[in-house]
Amino acid sequence: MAITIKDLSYGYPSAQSLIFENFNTEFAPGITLLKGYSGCGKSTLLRIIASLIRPQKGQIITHSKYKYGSSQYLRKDIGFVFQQLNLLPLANLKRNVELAASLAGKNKNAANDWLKLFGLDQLTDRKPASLSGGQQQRAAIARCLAKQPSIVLLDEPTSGLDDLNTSVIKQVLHEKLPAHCICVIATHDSRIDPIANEIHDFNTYLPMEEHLQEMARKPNFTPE
Ligand SMILES: Nc1ncnc2c1ncn2[C@@H]1O[C@H](COP(=O)(O)OP(=O)(O)OP(=O)(O)O)[C@@H](O)[C@H]1O
Repeated sequence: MAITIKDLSYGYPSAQSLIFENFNTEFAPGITLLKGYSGCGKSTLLRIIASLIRPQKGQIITHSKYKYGSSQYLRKDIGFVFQQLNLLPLANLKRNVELAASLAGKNKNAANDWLKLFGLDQLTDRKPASLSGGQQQRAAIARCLAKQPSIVLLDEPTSGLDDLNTSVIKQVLHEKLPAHCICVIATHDSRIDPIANEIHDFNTYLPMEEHLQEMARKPNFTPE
């Protein structure tokens, strides 16, 4: 059981160059962190695994019972939390979670339980816009897990969060993801490292953008 990326080549139609060229990698069940400099392609790879964008070349082979790219694959077996979160603005938290579970064919009555796990049980009637950033981030992950997908893709799930919010997210992911689930997290946040089964460091196998390389070579350049 794995997600296998085979000979992947992809460049955005509007861009001159490819982000991935004959790229190969594999993700095993458990939590894998994708690390690497900003702009190296972490979010793009998550979107490709989700089949939201299609590679010009290569294969994505998954353990999902649904065909890669089919509407069922995306609706039932992919849980994706984008950096923009995409909670439904007119629905309260409970309805947001119920809808995601129903569309995936899962039990919508468990919505409150998922929200409770993330400490949101007092806020189930609130609309997303009335919540703090950390509460919205926890709600978006609760909604994703309520689908019980076999592939969970999280894009910077703890960026900008304090240690308490980050701990809640870490603990639920660590304790509640089923053993067969493949969870890939794009992140710069080393606070998540302890729950990772594997860390893929893109810096070691993708070339950095030229202008960043140039800046890094300057004698008085001191990145934090
Ligand atoms: N819709 C798009 N159209 C054209 N180019 C894009 C698009 N989205 C991203 N890119 C470019 O593709 C490259 C990879 O972007 P991506 O968002 O995958 O990087 P990332 O590693 O996730 O970055 P970050 O850590 O900053 O989130 C970047 O050079 C970016 O400018």
